[in-house]
This record gives sequence, structure tokens and C-alpha cells, in this order.
Amino acid sequence: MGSGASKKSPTQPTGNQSTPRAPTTANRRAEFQEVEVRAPGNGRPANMSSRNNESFRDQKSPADTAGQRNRYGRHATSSGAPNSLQHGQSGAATTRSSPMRRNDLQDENVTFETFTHNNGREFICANRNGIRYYLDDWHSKDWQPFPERWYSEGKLSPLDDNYNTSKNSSQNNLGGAGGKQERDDREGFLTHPRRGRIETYLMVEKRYVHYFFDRTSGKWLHLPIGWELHHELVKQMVDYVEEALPNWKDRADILALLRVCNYSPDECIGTYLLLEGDEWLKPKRTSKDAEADENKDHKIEELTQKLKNLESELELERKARLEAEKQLQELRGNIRVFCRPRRDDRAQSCLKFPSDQDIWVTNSDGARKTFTFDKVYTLEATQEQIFADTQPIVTSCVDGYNVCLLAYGQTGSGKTFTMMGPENNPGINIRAISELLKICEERRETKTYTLKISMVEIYNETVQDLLTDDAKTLEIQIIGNIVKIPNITEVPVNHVKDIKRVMQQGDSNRKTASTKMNSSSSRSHLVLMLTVEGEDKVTGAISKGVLTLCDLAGSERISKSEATGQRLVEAAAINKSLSALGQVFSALRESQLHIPYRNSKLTQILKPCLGGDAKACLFVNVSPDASNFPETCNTLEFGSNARQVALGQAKQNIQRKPGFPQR
Ligand SMILES: Nc1ncnc2c1ncn2[C@@H]1O[C@H](COP(=O)(O)OP(=O)(O)OP(=O)(O)O)[C@@H](O)[C@H]1O
Repeated sequence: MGSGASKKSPTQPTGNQSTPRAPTTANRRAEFQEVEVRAPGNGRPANMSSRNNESFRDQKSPADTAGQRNRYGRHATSSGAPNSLQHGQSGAATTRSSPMRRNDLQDENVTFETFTHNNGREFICANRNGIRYYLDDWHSKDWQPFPERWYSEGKLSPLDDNYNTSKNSSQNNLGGAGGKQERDDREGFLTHPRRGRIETYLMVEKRYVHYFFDRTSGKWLHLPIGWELHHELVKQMVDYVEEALPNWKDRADILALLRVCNYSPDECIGTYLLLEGDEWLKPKRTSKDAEADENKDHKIEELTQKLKNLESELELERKARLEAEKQLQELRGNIRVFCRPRRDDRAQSCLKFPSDQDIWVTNSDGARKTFTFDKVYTLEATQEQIFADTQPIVTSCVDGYNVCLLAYGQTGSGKTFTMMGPENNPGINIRAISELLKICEERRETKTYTLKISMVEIYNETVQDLLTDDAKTLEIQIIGNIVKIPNITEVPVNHVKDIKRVMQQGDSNRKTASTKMNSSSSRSHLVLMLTVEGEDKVTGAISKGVLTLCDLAGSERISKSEATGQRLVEAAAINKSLSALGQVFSALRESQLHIPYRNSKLTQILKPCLGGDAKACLFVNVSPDASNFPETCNTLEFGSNARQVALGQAKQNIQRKPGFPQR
């Protein structure tokens, strides 16, 4: 500031600190042209648009130069209301204002007050002869009559007496006219849309309170928040807080807290963090961040698309491979035989695996036998690997093929583990049905599928329905090549959870039946049949495939089990049925005219699967334990025999739906 009287802060205890001046009429006009918001104390105008904290922090007041800390224009005065700060009365009288108000406000009897509404807003009020007016908002130029209802909606507090005292006394506080002005970073101005340039001054009371000089009245009035937000110095403080707490968007709210915190942005931030927690510590996102995020999103999108393409390529390859294997299987037409040894870390293993198709069995004398199968697994083979190899055969069921998977081996060799598996590591049964459900779902747009499941147990040559609670015994009817089991329970399966439920029901009925019959599960054959009927929505073709999953009873010899009584009867029945199965394989292998399916219930039920147009897969499960050498050899010989069987090319069971238009 150039000309004008030197100012003294009302609270200024020493001559070193600058104070606001009450402008005279003459000097005020000149000052208004000159006053700018300056970087406190450094003599340069502050960079109004800068949101740079550092430049903000670096601003120094004259007090700083005198060795005192003075951030954001605050001076080190400790307490006390400001002394009289009135500017020249005459200067105010000559400035623009509403004619009516100007006269009113110059009245000696006008006192000024602050009204704080319960909703947090503050207004300047003027009380003239008991009639109150208030200044509405930033855009208002008029004093409005004070609403009656506000008396009950807020609080009126008189401005400090000092501000309502004689307007003339201000002259006493002026510094020497024409004397050199010390810069005072507490003063500034606002440019009001209607009132024009308004001087402001950050005054020190017990805490700092921001006032503006009202030319009309010639008084310093409390600066409303809405106005104060336009003050450059305050704006910088709010910017600083906003930058530190990017989620706190309400600038008026920030300023309100700044006021409470005595215009200390750091204290304001600290208070807010204390109240609101770490949420506010999130760094403010810059346009660079946004751009980086956008690039990242773009990259993720690209990679996701790439992954999708690769996945669909992989899926196509997988389907092509399955199709090729299916065709190969159809051409070969024989029973595929897989050998799976049970994992047993304690056993002295008599097994060796020279290749993935050969297995060596060595007895205690060192004599070795070699067997060859379509696949020989090692002890470490997982359930996933086992299922993957049967998948092409299993899935052909949806295309109308009859498919049969059997597990053969002595008790404890891992048949149930391979077929059913534990709950957390399911075997072929659950995986196969889940896969079929998945394929049916994938084809839903062109085909409608119905899946039904039945579960029976063959014990002592009786067939027991396991999906009914009344232990129903079933008969098997063979008419030509067709095998029927009247009254067998068929449960629809739509979801994987249905499979588990049905399996549990079957398993619990099997246990009950076993107890009633005094048998154990290994003494009976478990046969699970899943019928998959499909109808092509376009051609009307109806396909029907049956997937038969069979966990056979233990194949150990009677002599070894030393069975007597009931056990002997059981063993005889098992022997009979397993022998019948062997005979069927032999007859098929030799292409005999008569295949002895009728020799046991097991072979009767399995007839559609072994009858020439089906696909079959036999697991021979063996124990690695050297003490089981004879049983292991028997099992492997059974498997070798079965592998010689040529079932002929598998056929699809597809019919055209009657009445459906020929295409
Ligand atoms: N590959 C394997 N890995 C780990 N444990 C296995 C494996 N195969 C079998 N077992 C375990 O060996 C034990 C016997 O297996 P499992 O019950 O499947 O034999 P099984 O041939 O079905 O017998 P049974 O004829 O009496 O029904 C079970 O505890 C099973 O969990």
C-alpha cells in the first residue's frame, strides 16, 4: 500500500507488527486502486491461482522478518479483542450504497450484530432504533427486514462494542498520514458482485475473526462465510485443506472449521482427520492419475479380451481333440481298459510302470509279468487325470451313445475311490454327470435335454432299487436286444446339487440294505444309470444315451477269503456274476453267436452296454502291495481279456420325432 495513514492493529502490542488502518476519505479511494492480496510479508502479490502448498507455506509476514513465525498472515498476538478499527466515517459516506440504507446506516443509533442461524448460516444485522435488518447473501445489496421467526431460529450476538462505538474515533488510530506503510498480510479485499471492492481484515480476538470494512456504515463488520470464500488468502487456505483432504468437498464447511481452528489449515486438517478417520487421507487424484487409470483400464480390457480369445481357442481345440478321440474310439470299437493302482505309501510295491501303457508285476521270487493296457496310471495319478481320459467317451452319451464305465478289482484296490471318490475329491461318477449337465446346458439353444438317474445294487443275485426307501427288489426283462427294469426309480437331475443329493440317498439306502442283508458294500455291485434324452429343436431328432457307471464287488478268490456260511454264499454270487462278465467278454472276443448275458443279473443289466453298439471303458484297479500279487495278476488278466473284445462300431440311438416335418 502506498499512501494513506499508517495502520495500527488493535491488538498490536509492539510497533513491529502492522495494523489495519481506518482509511480516510481521501486515502481510501487511492488505496482501493492499489490494494491487492499480497503474499504475506514478502512484498509481492500472492499468486491467486496457485494451489501450491509450498508457495502458500513459504509466504512470510513482516513478523517473520522480525524473527517471528507468522503463517497465513496470522500474527503472534495472543488474546484480547481488537481495539477500535473504524475507518473514516466520511470516506464511507461518499461510497456507493443504497440511498435509503446509506442514510439509515449512518445513523448514530445503528448498532451492528451477527445473527447465527441454527442451520449454520451467518448474517450481518443492523439494529436501528429497535428495528432489525440483515444483509442477505453475497448477491444482496439491500438490508432486508429481519424475519420475526428468526428470533426463535438462531442467535443474535452483538459485535464487539469497539465496533459500534463512535465512528470518529477511528481517526485516533490512524498512523501518520503520508508515512511509509508497513505491509500487513492480514488485510485484503473481496470484490463483491454488487458492492464492489470490499476491504477485509483478519483480526485477532481470542482467536482470529475476519472482518470487512463497510464503507456505507464506516464500520468493520464480521465477514460472512459466503463472502470470505472469495477472499484470496482464505481461498488459499481452503485450497490447501481441500488438496490435503480431496474427499472433503464442502468449501464453506472447510472454512467454518478453519475459523474454529484459528485459520490454521494444519490444525483444521488434523481436527477433521480426528473426527472422520483415515478415509480423508486418500491422496487426491490428479488428471495424471486419472489418465494412468484410464490407460490401465484400457490395458486390462485388452488383456481380458486376449484371454477370452485364447480361452475360446483353447475350448475349440479341446472340443476338436475330444471329437477326434471320440471318432477314434468309434472306429476302434473295442473296450478301452485303463489300469489304476491304488496309492499306498506304506506298501512294499510290487508294481513298476515302464511306460504309460505297460505295467510290471513282480512277485517275491523276482518273477515278473507284463501287462499292456490303453493307459496305465502311476500311483500318483489324480482324479482329474483319470476323468480327463474318460471324458471323450462319457460325453458321447449326450449324442445318443450308450456308454459304460466299470471298475473291477479286489477289495480295497480303489474301485470306489475311482468311481465315487471322497466328497472333497470326487471320482468319475460326479465329474461325468456334471460334465454331461454342462454340455446339455451349452446346447440349450438348439436342444432340450432330460436327464434321469437310477441307482441299483446287485447283491446275491437280487437287484435292489437304491432310490426308494422301501427296499424295492427289481426284475430285469430282456426282450431281444432291449433290456428293461420295470418300476425302477428314475430321479430327474438338473443341477450338480441334484447329483450329490441322489448319491447320498442311494448311499444311505445301500447301507441300510447292507445291514438288513448282513452284507458289506464290497460284497455287492453298485450300478448307476443316467439316461440322457435329447430333442433337437430344429430337426426334431430324439437321441437317447445311457451312461452306466458300475462299481463292481471285490474280485478276490473264495479260497483266500476263507469264507463260510453267509460270506460263502456272497462270495459264490460275486464269483458267479464276475465269471459271467468274464464269459461275456470271452464270447464277445471270440465273436460267438451266443453271448451269455443271461448268466447273471450283472451281465443282464450290462447287456446294452456290452452289446455291440456301446462304448465301454473298464478300470482295473490293483493294489501295489506285494502280498496281493495273485489277486493283482488275476485282475490284470481280466483286464487284458476284456481289451481283446471288439464291440464293433458304436451306434448313435437317434430317432426322428413322429409328425415332425422332414428337413
Ligand atoms: N488312488 C488312491 N489314492 C488315495 N487313496 C486311495 C486311492 N485308491 C484307494 N484309496 C483308499 O484306499 C481305501 C480302499 O479304497 P476303496 O474303498 O476305493 O477300495 P474298493 O476297491 O472300492 O474296496 P471295496 O471293494 O471293499 O469296495 C480307501 O480308504 C480309499 O480312500
